[in-house]
Amino acid sequence: MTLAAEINDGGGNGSGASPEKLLSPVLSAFWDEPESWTLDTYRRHGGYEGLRKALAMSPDDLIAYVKDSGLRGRGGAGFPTGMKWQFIPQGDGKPHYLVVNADESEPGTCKDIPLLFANPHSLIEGIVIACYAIRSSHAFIYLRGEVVPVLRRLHEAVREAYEAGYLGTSILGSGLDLELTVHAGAGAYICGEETALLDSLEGRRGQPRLRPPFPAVAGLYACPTVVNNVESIASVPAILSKGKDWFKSMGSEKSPGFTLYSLSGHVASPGQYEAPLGITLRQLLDMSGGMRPGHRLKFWTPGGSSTPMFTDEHLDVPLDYEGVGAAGSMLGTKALQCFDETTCVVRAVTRWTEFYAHESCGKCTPCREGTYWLVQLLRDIEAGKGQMADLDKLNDIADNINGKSFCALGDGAASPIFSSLKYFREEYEQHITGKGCPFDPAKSTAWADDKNAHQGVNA
Ligand SMILES: NC(=O)c1ccc[n+]([C@@H]2O[C@H](COP(=O)([O-])OP(=O)(O)OC[C@H]3O[C@@H](n4cnc5c(N)ncnc54)[C@H](O)[C@@H]3O)[C@@H](O)[C@H]2O)c1
Ligand SMILES: Cc1cc2nc3c(=O)[nH]c(=O)nc-3n(C[C@H](O)[C@H](O)[C@H](O)COP(=O)(O)O)c2cc1C
Ligand code: SF4
Repeated sequence: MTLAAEINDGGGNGSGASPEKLLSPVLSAFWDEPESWTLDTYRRHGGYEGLRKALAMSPDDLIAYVKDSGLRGRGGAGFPTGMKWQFIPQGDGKPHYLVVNADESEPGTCKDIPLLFANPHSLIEGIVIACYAIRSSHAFIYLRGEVVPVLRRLHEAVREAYEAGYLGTSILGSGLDLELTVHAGAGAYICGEETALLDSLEGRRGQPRLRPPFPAVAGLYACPTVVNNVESIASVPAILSKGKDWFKSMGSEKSPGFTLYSLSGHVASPGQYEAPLGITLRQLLDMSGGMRPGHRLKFWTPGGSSTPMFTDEHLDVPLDYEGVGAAGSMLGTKALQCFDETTCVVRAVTRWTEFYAHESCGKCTPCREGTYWLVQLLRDIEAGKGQMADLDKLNDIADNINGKSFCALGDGAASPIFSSLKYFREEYEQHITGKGCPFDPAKSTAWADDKNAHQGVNA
C-alpha cells in the first residue's frame, strides 16, 4: 500500500488534519475548528494542563525536564531550548526576560503566523511555563507588524488569558506574577535576527549586536534574556502534559519530537504539515498529493531560501538537523519550497538575492556591498548579457560574504548562489551561450532592457 493510499481524505488540506501514522498533529490538531483560537476551545483540548504540571515542579527541575525532552529551537538554528534556559544566571538580582520571536520572514516559511492565528493559547501557555522556569516576570511577543489580523487575535487571546488568571498576579494561585506585552514590529527581515530584534524592541533601529555576549547573558535592556521562536515555546505545554518520553518517541535521537513543515511552490496541496522530525520530502509529497499534475520536482529548499537548495536526488533525505546537514544543507525553518521543471533556477536565485540585497541592514561591508553586486551579475546573466567569467565572480563574491559577515543573513544570501552553481551550472551557462533565458527569452530581454528594473535595489 502506498502512503497516499493510507490516507483517508488526502491529508493535504494544509491544516495538518491527517492520519496518525506519519503526521503528528499536536499544535495543529484542531486548527480546522471554527473557533479554534479561543480559550474555551483550547481548554476543551486539554489546554493549560501542562502549566499545572509545570507549576508543581521547581523551576530548576522544569528546566532539566525540557532539556531532557531534547526540544530544539524551531527558529532555524536548532539550539537546545532547555540548555538556553539554563544559561540564564540565577540569583543575579537582575530582571530576566523572555522574548518570543514571531517575526517570521524567511522566504517560504509560514508556520508561526498560522500557528498564532489558529492556536495562540499554546504560545501563551508556553510563555507562562518558560517564564516560571527562568524566573521572569515580564515576557514580550515581537510580532511581524504587517499581519494585522493575527495581531488583533493575539491581543484578544492575551486578554482572555489575563481574565482567566493565566497571566497577571499570582497565576493559578501559585504566587507567580507575569506581564505579557505584544509588540508589533515594522516588517524588516533583519529584525528576526535575535539581537536586531532586541534593539528594535528597545526602540532603536534594528541592527544585529555583536555576540557574545549572547542574549542569555546580556539581552533586553542588557539583562539576561531568552529569545525563542514561537513554535519552540508553543511546543513546551504538550511536552509537559504528555511527557518527555512521548515527545522523544517521535523523530530521531538527536532531533526528537514533532514539528511544522511549510510546503509551498509547485505542489498540489501547499500548507502546513505537522510531522515527526526525520520525515522525508518524498513522504510529505506522497501524502499531500505530490507535485502539481503533469510536472516533476526540479529543485527545492529544505529550510527556506537561506539554506542550500536540493534536487530530486534528495527526496529521501531525513528532514531533521543531522540528516539535512549530512546531505549538505540545513534544516533551517523547514520551509520546503518546491520548484518544477518549468522554473528557471537563475531567475529564482536572482529573485532571492534581490530579497537579501533589499533586506541587508547595511551594517557590514561584505553583505551590504556583496549582495548588491550579486544582484547586478545575476540580472545580467538572466538577461543573456553575462559572460562565463561572471560565474567565477559570483562564486568569489559569495565566498567573500559567507562566514565574513556580521550576522547569518550574509551566509544565507550566499547559500543559493553556491548550491545553484553546484547543481545547475549548466543552466547558468545556457543563459550565457544562448544570450537569454532558455525558459522565457522574450520576457527576459524585455525585462533586461527596462533600465528601471536595474535600479534602486539598495536605494
Ligand atoms: N524563522 C525565520 O523566519 C528565519 C529567518 C532567517 C533565518 N532564520 C534562521 O536563523 C538561523 C540563524 O540564527 P542565529 O544567527 O540566531 O543562530 P545561532 O546558531 O547563532 O543561535 C541560535 C540560538 O542559540 C543561542 N546560542 C547559540 N550559542 C549560544 C551560546 N554559546 N550561549 C548562549 N546562547 C547561545 C542564540 O542566542 C540563539 O538564540 C538560521 O539557522 C536560519 O535558518 C530563520
Ligand atoms: C536574518 C535573520 C532572521 C531571522 N529571523 C527569525 C525569525 O523571524 N524568527 C525566528 O524565530 N528566528 C529568526 N532568526 C533566528 C534568531 O536569531 C534566533 O536564532 C531564534 O529566534 C532563536 O529561537 P529558537 O532557539 O527557539 O529557534 C533569524 C536569524 C537571522 C540571522
Ligand atoms: S550580514 Fe548583512 S544583515 Fe547582517 S549585519 Fe551585516 S549587513 Fe547587516
